[in-house]
This record gives sequence, C-alpha cells and structure tokens, in this order.
Amino acid sequence: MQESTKQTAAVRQVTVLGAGAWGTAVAMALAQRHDVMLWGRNGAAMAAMAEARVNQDYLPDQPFPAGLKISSDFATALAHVARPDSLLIAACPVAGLRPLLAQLKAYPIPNVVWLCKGFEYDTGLLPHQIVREVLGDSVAGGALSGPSFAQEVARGLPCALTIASTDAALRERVVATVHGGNLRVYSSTDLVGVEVGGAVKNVLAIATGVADGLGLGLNARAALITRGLAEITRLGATLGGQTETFMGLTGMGDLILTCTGDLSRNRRVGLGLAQGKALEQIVQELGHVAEGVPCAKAVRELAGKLGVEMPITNAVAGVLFDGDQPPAMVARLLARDPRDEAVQR
Ligand SMILES: NC(=O)C1=CN([C@@H]2O[C@H](COP(=O)(O)OP(=O)(O)OC[C@H]3O[C@@H](n4cnc5c(N)ncnc54)[C@H](O)[C@@H]3O)[C@@H](O)[C@H]2O)C=CC1
Ligand SMILES: O=C(CO)COP(=O)(O)O
Repeated sequence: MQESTKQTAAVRQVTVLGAGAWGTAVAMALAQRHDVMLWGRNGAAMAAMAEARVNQDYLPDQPFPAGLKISSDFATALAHVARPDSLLIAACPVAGLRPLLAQLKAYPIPNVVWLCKGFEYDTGLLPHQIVREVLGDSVAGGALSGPSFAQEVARGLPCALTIASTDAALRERVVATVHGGNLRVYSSTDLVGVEVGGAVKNVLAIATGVADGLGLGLNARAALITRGLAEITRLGATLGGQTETFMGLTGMGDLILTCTGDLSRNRRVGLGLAQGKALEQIVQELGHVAEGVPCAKAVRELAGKLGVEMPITNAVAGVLFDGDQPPAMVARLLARDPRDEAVQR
C-alpha cells in the first residue's frame, strides 16, 4: 500500500529557505521527487552554488541533483510556492527564525515548516511560539524534527523524521511531500514535546562530548544520555509535552544520535571544551551553528524560573558561560545527593 503511495505521489513545488547544511540536504533529498528551490541570503554564495552545483561551504563532495533550483532572490523563492499545495520550509538556525519570518510577512504563503532546534536565546521561546508571535495563528505551521545528520541525508541514506503540528491538513501535506524514497515521516500533534526534545538534546550532546573528551568511558556516556533524557522529560512535561514523545524519534532517537555521533557539531563543541579550547575558537573552527550553546543559557533560565531540576544542562551552561572547568563540572554532577531514579518534576 505504502509502496504504491510512493510511486504515485504528486510532484509538488517546495521552497527551502536557508542554504546551510540542513537546508541544502533537505532540498537535495526532496529534489529527487519534487520541484525544489533552495534559497540562501548570500547572493555570491548562491551564485557559486548554482555554478558549481555543490554547496562547497557546508556540504562539499555532495553534488546537487539535476533538478534542484538555486536562488538568492526572496520574491522568486516565494513565487515558487504560490500554489496552495506547495510546501515552504524554513531551514535557518533558531536565531534566524524571527528575522526570516518577518521577511515572510510581505508574502502570501501556503504554510511554513521549520527545521530549527532550540529555544530562542533572548526570550526562551520555542520555534512554534516565535512563529505565532510573528505570523499569528492564520498560517498552518509545524516542526519537522528527528535524528538526521545533514551529511547522511544529502548522500541519500535512510532517515526517519516526525512532523509535529496541530493542523491535520499540514501534517498530511508534509507526509505526502516528504515521505518517500529513503525518508520516512511520522506524524505527531505534540509540538511542544517534539520541539523540547530537539532543543535540549543539543545541550546534552555538548555534555557527552565533554565526558568522552575527558576519557570518562562508555558507562559515563550511557549515564549522561539516560539522565539527560530525564531532564528533557521533566522540562518537556512541565511545558505541556507528552511523556511518550520523549521516547520517540525526536526525543530519545535524536538524543542518541547527537550524543554518540561524531558528525554532531554540538558533540564536537563538548570534545573541544574537554581539550581546554576556548568556546570562541571551537565555534570558529566548526564553521556551523551549534544550537546547544545558546540553548544551554535559555534552558537554564527557563528551568530556573519553572523550578525544573536540570543539573546536566546547568553544568554545561556553567562551562560555556561561567568559566567552569570541564573536570569540575563532572565532579559537581557526581557529588550530587543520591535520589530516586524516577523522573520527577
Ligand atoms: N545540520 C544538521 O544535520 C541538522 C540541523 N538541524 C537544525 O537546522 C538548523 C540549521 O542548521 P544547519 O543548516 O545545519 O546550520 P549551518 O550552520 O550549516 O547553516 C546555517 C545557515 O542558516 C543561514 N541563516 C542564518 N540566519 C538566517 C536568516 N535570518 N535568514 C536566512 N538564512 C539564515 C546561514 O546563512 C547559513 O547558511 C539548526 O537549528 C539545526 O539545529 C536539524 C537537523 C539536522
Ligand atoms: O540535529 C541534528 C541531528 O538530528 C544535528 O546535530 P548537530 O547540530 O549537533 O550537528
């Protein structure tokens, strides 16, 4: 049944706004089956991409599929999704979401699906709350999240994602468009749960990178991941997310991927901190966003206000922003009083 759905799926117009690693990978994967335009804000970089048919800065070695359209003209990118059955994907970091959405206000848009993972640094808002603040309730929107390294998706390797939206028609549209080939798409109505899992796992990947970089061993790594999941669950449930969401692709799945996979930028931040490198140097060498950095600060503040206990997140924020040394961070976590293992709010 699913096989025939894949074969007969209609070709849709898709625009991906944001030409970093993830936006490029998603555009490349969807261009195998749809009419896709990738938009980036840097005119020179987009012209070079159109010429070389590869995103040299973010995904070198992965040539674009023949049909993928490239543009740095915002009006052209929006005109590409003028039909109501099109899909508009925002693929910038959380910090860029508000300005990108503000640009969208001048255009009629069919919907908006965002790929960013984190809480906004200054406001502590989740992406869907930013979307509501900027665009209001009239635009159908949703978060597409899950364990998905851009490099693997760009190579066409299998990957499973979840579309979270309270709008049933939008969920169906995303599944009809994105599900197929080597991409599986599950649906969820739990926007808060999906977004909290995707945001906090990045902070925990920094923690695991620190532990691995200090040579603390596989037992410590498993403990951090498991107790990290307890932190995600405590915060997410307090914000209204559903407990089972944290056990799914966008919770445990993405947490395992990012904490253990060396392709993770956030994990690499932790590995760098363990080597004693300064954060500025690590971020500069990375050349990509590491969402766990701003997110650690936003989550520490939010959890503090809500009275949610998040010792691993707080320890990471201490190293990132207060000058705490990684070994001292570990010692502080180990010195905590024993407690019941059950997740308590
Ligand atoms: N790279 C990955 O494997 C995955 C990344 N994500 C998430 O997707 C988001 C983007 O990540 P990447 O593409 O990997 O980051 P990246 O660091 O590779 O690229 C970020 C891109 O966003 C652009 N950008 C920033 N602000 C913008 C704005 N206001 N308007 C338009 N473009 C803007 C930059 O110019 C750059 O091209 C992040 O929230 C990340 O957590 C999610 C799943 C997988
Ligand atoms: O979100 C991701 C994989 O699902 C990417 O993680 P990093 O941003 O740590 O590379």
